[in-house]
Amino acid sequence: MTSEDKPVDAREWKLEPETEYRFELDPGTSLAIKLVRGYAEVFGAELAEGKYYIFGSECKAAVFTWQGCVIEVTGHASTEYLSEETPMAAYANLHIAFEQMRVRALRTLHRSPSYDDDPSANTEPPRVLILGPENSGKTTVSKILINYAVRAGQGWSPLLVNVDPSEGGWSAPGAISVAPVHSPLPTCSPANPLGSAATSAPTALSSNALLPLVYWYGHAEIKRNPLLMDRLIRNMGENVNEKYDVDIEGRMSGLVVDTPSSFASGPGANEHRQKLIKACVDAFKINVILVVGHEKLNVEMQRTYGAHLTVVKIPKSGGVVELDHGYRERVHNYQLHTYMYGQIIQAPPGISSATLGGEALTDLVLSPSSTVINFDDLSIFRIGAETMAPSSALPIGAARVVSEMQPVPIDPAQSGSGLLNAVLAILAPPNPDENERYDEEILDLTVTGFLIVTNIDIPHRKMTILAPNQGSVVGKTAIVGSFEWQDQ
Ligand SMILES: Nc1ncnc2c1ncn2[C@@H]1O[C@H](COP(=O)(O)OP(=O)(O)OP(=O)(O)O)[C@@H](O)[C@H]1O
Repeated sequence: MTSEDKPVDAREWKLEPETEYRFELDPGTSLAIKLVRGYAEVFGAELAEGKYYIFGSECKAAVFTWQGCVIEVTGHASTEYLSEETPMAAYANLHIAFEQMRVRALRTLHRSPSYDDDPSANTEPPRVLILGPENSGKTTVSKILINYAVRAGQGWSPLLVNVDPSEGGWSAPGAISVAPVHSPLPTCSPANPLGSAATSAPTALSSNALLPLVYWYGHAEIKRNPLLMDRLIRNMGENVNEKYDVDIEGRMSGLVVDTPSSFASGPGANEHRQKLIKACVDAFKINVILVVGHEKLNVEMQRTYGAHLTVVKIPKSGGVVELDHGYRERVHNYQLHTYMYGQIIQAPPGISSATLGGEALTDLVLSPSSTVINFDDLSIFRIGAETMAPSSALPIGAARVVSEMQPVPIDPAQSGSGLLNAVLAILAPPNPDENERYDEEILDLTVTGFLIVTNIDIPHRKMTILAPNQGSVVGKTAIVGSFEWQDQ
């Protein structure tokens, strides 16, 4: 593009070294950012010079520069400013420490210790758990650390584990997931906070798409069913360890676990919180806990885990935006829309050859298919009863009628089944060996995709489902949670 093609409302920002340009977008608006000169990155992912990056769906983010740069910004941001105070130097120091751990671990694996290696030093790669209260920037820190590892040029593919079901990660809200990251994760929209995954994206993306392993929890809030969350975390850990058993070199890249804020604080949930942190520490063999800007939690973690693993308090960025309940609900809608239709963000006026997080805009459009199926084609379950009193609210000695972990079959023919507009997770097939089956097996199966029930025709025993692909669901098992979505 020549300078004459510059969009009318384009404005240039000059960033001094170690500063960042922060922005927040309103619903329905988008922003295009082009690096004119110098070096810049968005949460650790480098921007290429001269290319437009589009941000939308109420994205809030920052362009940071180590060396200084000039960026051109087009479109309307509801808030935009430069900040000289960032925690990036602290985050970079952490990255350097983790990089040393990876290199040392790999050298030990290859039995080629360096002369300056301390024989008593830890020879494990970094397996990092990130904890912090709401809006402390946990996901952002996870992304920065992962992106720096990927950019180190050593061929690392660290695992990013997302156990925050309210966030959606690579799939749909309500899910938790893990994926090895091979190239930096872009930021362009909260609908895809961790970049695009291959499960719903078109094949054009497969070159740099991620193949996440997904489990379905089904709710945004941990307190809905902490026992289930505990089990899913442990299942995921087992899966990761099995992968590591066969990919010993891959293990050296380490992993980062991003957690929900309810692990850090929350009224009355102390016991669950402790148990779930412990579940993560055990499942992923955590050796470093990072606490983002929370003194009390840092002290608590030091006390509980300090003797066996490293606990570090890290600063919170002043740029992290407080996200309210309404915003989070809108993001869940953006995520489900993106899951079905792909990433569609209109570039600001005047931007044509735009790219979105490195992908051409047209590559990210999907067309979901609507199919009519018989009630009997799909077995649908809910985990635990819908209206469940907490154990503490039951009379002393009373047992639950339905356990929190019991898969309860749902009959779509029953009015009030709660299936209309519900998000259903389709599960991987059970063990083909009948002898290996067990009652609660569906709690342990991974997710292969999601669909929405858009119509229920009780007289004809049929329902309409919307899914991003046309694969048949006949004979499959699905789980419903508490997420609903309507195409608007
Ligand atoms: N330096 C920054 N400048 C501008 N926006 C930022 C910055 N750092 C983080 N944000 C934005 O602030 C929001 C909250 O950050 P993030 O999601 O990392 O926090 P979190 O602690 O993981 O949140 P949650 O409460 O959902 O667990 C996100 O939209 C993120 O993109």
